[in-house]
Amino acid sequence: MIKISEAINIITKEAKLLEVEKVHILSSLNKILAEDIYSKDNLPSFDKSAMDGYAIKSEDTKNCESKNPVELRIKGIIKAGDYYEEEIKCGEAIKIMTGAAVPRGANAVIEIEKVNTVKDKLILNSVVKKENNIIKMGEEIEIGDLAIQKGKMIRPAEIGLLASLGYKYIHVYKSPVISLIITGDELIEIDEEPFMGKIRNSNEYSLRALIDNLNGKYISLGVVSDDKNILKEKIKYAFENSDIVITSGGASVGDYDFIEDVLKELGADIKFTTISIKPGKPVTFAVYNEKLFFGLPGNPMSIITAFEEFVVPAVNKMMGKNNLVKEEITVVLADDFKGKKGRTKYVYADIIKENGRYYAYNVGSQCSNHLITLSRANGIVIIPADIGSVNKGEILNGKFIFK
Ligand SMILES: Nc1nc2c(c(=O)[nH]1)N[C@H]1C(S)=C(S)[C@@H](COP(=O)(O)OP(=O)(O)OC[C@H]3O[C@@H](n4cnc5c(N)ncnc54)[C@H](O)[C@@H]3O)O[C@H]1N2
Ligand code: MOO
Repeated sequence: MIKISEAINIITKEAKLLEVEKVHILSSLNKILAEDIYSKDNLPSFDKSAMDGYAIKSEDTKNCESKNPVELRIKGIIKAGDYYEEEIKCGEAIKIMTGAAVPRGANAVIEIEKVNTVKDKLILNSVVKKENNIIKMGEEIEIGDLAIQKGKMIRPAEIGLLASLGYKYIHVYKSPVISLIITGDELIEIDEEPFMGKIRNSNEYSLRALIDNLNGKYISLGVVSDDKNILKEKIKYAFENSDIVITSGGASVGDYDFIEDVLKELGADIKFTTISIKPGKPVTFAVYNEKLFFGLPGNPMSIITAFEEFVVPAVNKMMGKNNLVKEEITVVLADDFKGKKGRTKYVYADIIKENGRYYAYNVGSQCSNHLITLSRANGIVIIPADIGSVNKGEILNGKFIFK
């Protein structure tokens, strides 16, 4: 049985950066940019008004004050998208809408609510500084400037920025294709009624959602009965058609737990078979032709824990992400938590911020079969292997889940 950190080190050493692909910007969310993006334009490409108001010459307001107001003649109106050909001369103003191009000759915009008008006369009561409310051409970014650096994760803001710079397609690192093989003769479909000894196949759904959360792709190879030869064929096919192979169940020491045997027969390099973590101990990690294999435990809570803790860092590395593991936080226990010494315990809890500190509340049974506990939790309290139960008031590390 190896430590959690040791397992993550072995896994991330084996996970290799995937190839680059060209995708539409809308398909790039949460992916890592594989090229530097330079601006092909000045943003904005013209001096534009930041406010609804009047474009004027600042010098016309030089000695302006309430006792000495200035009157300008309003020549017309410019809305966003229009271009006003004429030059503004001394004594003139033009009504301008937010986002419209400031006409030649004008060098300031005064907001509508700060002026008075009488017919076509604009009355000003104070000095308007040069460049007031004008967004200068190239102020945001200039032609040739680096807009987004290679290695950055694409978020909605980057997608908007790429669109404003005229990029429709970009190069990102590929997401791994993950094959899912679910084992267990006890499994039925989710729309079937459970009868004696049978349960619904929830792991398939948890796994697909976990992969969706990572922007990964999956191939679902269905439920395989507890038959070694069928399992071997499925795993072989999965290795040939994906970057990562995940099996659910059959990971422990039962009479029908064949995963390790099958991997040995295929000639895969088994790196480890158990990790000192509860839930999630029986995790088999192997490598075959640079493809990664994770044999995850069948217990519904264990499989999610093992995926988040061990599969996610591998996927992050393959997609080019910098932060492979989740950040830990300090939590104050708001309740007692039971636990046995031996393995590092990931106790699911509700973590709430109160007065600047995180407090962890007990949300119920930590039995690896009880998915309901996980659904009541938003985080984990980490109880070290050499500690058993812990009490209210104690301070431990923790982390949020699915973020
Ligand atoms: N003698 C020992 N027995 C067990 C040990 C051990 O060290 N010695 N380890 C236990 C631990 S820890 C875990 S975790 C489980 C893992 O077992 P398997 O990976 O072999 O999983 P199964 O036995 O197939 O199933 C466990 C449990 O989960 C349910 N299950 C399985 N697949 C699904 C699915 N697709 N959807 C929903 N639920 C599923 C299954 O019915 C079982 O209840 O082993 C312990 N045993
Ligand atoms: O380690 Mo098992 O994963 O208790 O549930």
